[in-house]
Order: sequence, then structure tokens, then C-alpha cells
Amino acid sequence: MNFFEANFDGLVGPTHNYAGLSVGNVASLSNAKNSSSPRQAAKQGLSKMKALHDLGMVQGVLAPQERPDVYTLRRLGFTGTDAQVIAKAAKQAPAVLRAVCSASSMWTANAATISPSADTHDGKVHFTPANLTNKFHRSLEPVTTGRILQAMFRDPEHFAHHTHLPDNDHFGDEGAANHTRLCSAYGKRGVELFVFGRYAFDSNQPAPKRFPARHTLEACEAVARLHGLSGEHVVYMQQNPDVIDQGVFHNDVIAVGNQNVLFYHQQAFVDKQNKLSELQRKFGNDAELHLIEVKDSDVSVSEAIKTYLFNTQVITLPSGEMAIIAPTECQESHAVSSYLAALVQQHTPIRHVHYYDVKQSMRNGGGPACLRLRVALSEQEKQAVNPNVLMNDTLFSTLNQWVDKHYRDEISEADLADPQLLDESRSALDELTRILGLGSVYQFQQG
Ligand SMILES: NCCC[C@H](NC(=O)CCC(=O)O)C(=O)O
Repeated sequence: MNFFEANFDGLVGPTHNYAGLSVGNVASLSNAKNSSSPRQAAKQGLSKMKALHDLGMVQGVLAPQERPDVYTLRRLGFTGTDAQVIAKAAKQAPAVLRAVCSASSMWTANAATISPSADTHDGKVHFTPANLTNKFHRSLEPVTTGRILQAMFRDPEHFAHHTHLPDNDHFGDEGAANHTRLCSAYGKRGVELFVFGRYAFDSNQPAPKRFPARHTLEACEAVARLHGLSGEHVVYMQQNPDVIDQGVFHNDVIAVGNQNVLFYHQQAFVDKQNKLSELQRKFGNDAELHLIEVKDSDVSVSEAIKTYLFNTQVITLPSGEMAIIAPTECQESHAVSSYLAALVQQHTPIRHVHYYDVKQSMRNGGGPACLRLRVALSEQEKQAVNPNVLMNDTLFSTLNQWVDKHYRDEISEADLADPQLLDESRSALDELTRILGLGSVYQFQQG
């Protein structure tokens, strides 16, 4: 049977803005309060999806969330009509309003952790939405994420959905941004590498001092249990606390893997040699495991953060060769573009580099890899996916027209208080659920 990896990219929502909400994420803080372009952001994302589709990849779309989140504002004590709730929040708690307007669900690498059927105890694909507890604006995502994933992967014969982990920092879970699956082939049992930032129940262990470690070991272990993974095929690695303190808020800012390639920075991990040996042992001998380590002397951690060299997608093309999907920021950096030009000449499976402009997302700290959620599927499982969410030429033009119809060219901080924005967002999403055949996944549709 044919197996492959499908990428589900987050469609950028109509309220995309720069609110400086993510302490520890350098780009988010440095672009705080700049004006944004939701229309351009959505189109940049769609162009990347279409480009991957055109490269012969299976590409899907993950719908955005309803923002502003007036339900959360009501839980926080703001009352009246929806317009009054927004007006009161704008006046009394502008920082809270900014948070409930975030379009952060676009970074679907944080939507969930997914284990393909070859790895799980019951031969189903398992999904656990990430609770994203560390940031208030992101903690609003998991319930709707779970509903959207269920509307995309409906068939219980093939897909098992779990509830997100308990909403507490002890089980802080940032999803697939901290999860990498290595395997000799997509249909073969792989090694699932879970990367965490700190130990929740042991304060003697290393932890960052300046910026938060969002993801705990205990969350990783819980997801591995829920998905029925065998201990012999799981590796837990701690992220180097010093790099978290420099702004590496997720592992996918400093490492990325695909099949038999792990591409990472010299400073990415604690106890690196031992952990890489464990990974090599658990990976087995079916294929050669390529551990591509980037040295400080080639690319510094700060250059990696600035360019998002590791927030690239490493994909296997239909030809079997691998390509790196990189943001144009990598092309603009001499150190990084020359590193990549040399890399594709070496003896690794990575043979191509493609650059795409996702600047609207990059300014909030989200590169190509943040924008996608990977799901390894068999042909039969793919047949069971809601077909309306899969990218093709028609869906690409339908979604571009939909963006043109509903999205603003520009949003600044003051616009978030405009009650019209809620109406615009709801009519856009209502139409989107019809385009993507999702049913009533949003709270405003549930009456
Ligand atoms: N995987 C990339 C995630 C980026 C995301 N940025 C944000 O939420 C910034 C939002 C703002 O500041 O407006 C985060 O830090 O979780």
C-alpha cells in the first residue's frame, strides 16, 4: 500500500494582527502593534499550500478560529450585546481584547500531536489537540481545534481523537512543534521524538531562567500513552534551556526532521550524544539515519532564530528526493543561504531548496514549519479524509476569492475594537465551513 505525508496548513484568520502576545518569541515582541495585512497573510499561506500541491505533495487546509472570542470575554465578566462586550473590553482591558483577537490558530504545528497508524497500538491515526496553556491567547484554541480535526478526520475506523491534556502548566503541551517522527518509510513503524522544555514535577532539573519553557516532559509522556506508542519507539529529549532563553520557544525553531533525516543545531538539546545514540538505536537499521548537525561556526543560534533555518519543512518529493521549504529570510541571509546551497550538494537525502515569502506570519514568529501540521497516511486513510479540505486548483482559487471578499487589507490595534470585525469574521467563517464541508464547528453556529 502507498503511504505518504500530508501537510495541513492553517488558513490565516481575518483578524491576523501583531499584538506582542508571546513572551519568549522574539519576532512577536519586536513587531508588537505594527499594522498587519490579514489579506496578504492569508494569500501568502495559500500560495505556499498551492506550491506544495504543485510539487506533488498531498496538501490540506485547516480552518481558522472565530475571533474576537466574545465567549471568553463573557466568561471574564463583560456583558451586553456582542458589540457592547467588545466595546467594554476595549475600554477596560485592551490587552485582553488583543489576546482574544489573535489569529494564532494559523500555526497548526501547535494544533495537535499526531501519531500515524504504523506507530499506534490499535493501528489508527491518533490526534491530541495541544492545550497551549502557556499563553492565554493560545489556550483558547484546543476545543475548536478538536472539533475541526474531527470534522476533517471523521471516520472512527481510521481516526482516534483524544481530548487535550488538563489545562495546567504542569501538562503544558505545544503539539507537533515539539514532536518529530523519524522512520525508514512513512508506512513503517517510526521513532517518535518528543522534545520538552522542562520537568513539571522536578524543580532540580535544568530549566530556562529568562523565558518560559512551554512544554513539559509529563505532557509528552501523557500523549505517548494516549496514542498507545511503544516505549521502544519513543525518545524524549530536553531542549537546551539556554537556547529557550535566547528565543527558541519551540523545538521547531532549532530542529526539524523527516523520515531518516534529523536536521538540528549544535546547541539544540540537553545530553545530546546519549540521546542521539538512543535515537539511532531505536531507529534501527532499516535505513541510514542522517543526523545533520549545524555548527555554531556555520550558523549562530541568533541567526537561526532570525532566519528560521530550522523552521523549514523537510519534505519527501514524489521522486523520493527531499526538499527544504524555507522562508525568504533564509535566502536573504548570506550565512544561511550559503549553508543551504552547500547542504544540497552533500551526501544526504536533501537535494533541493525552495524559498517562499511568508513574512506576515514570520513577523509573529511563525515560519513555514509552524504553518503546517503533518499527518502520515496510507492511501486508504487518505480516502477517509474529508475531501473538501484537500488542496487542488479549484480550492485554491475558491479560497483566494473568499479571502478577497471577506478580509481587510490592513489591521491596526484600534481596529480590533471595531464590532464590524466580529461580523466580518463570522460571515467569512460561516461561508468557509460550507466550502470545506466542516459542518457547524464554531460556537456562533451552534446557536
Ligand atoms: N509556532 C509558531 C507560533 C507563533 C506564535 N506567535 C504568536 O502567538 C504571536 C501572536 C502575537 O503576538 O500577536 C506563538 O508564539 O505561539
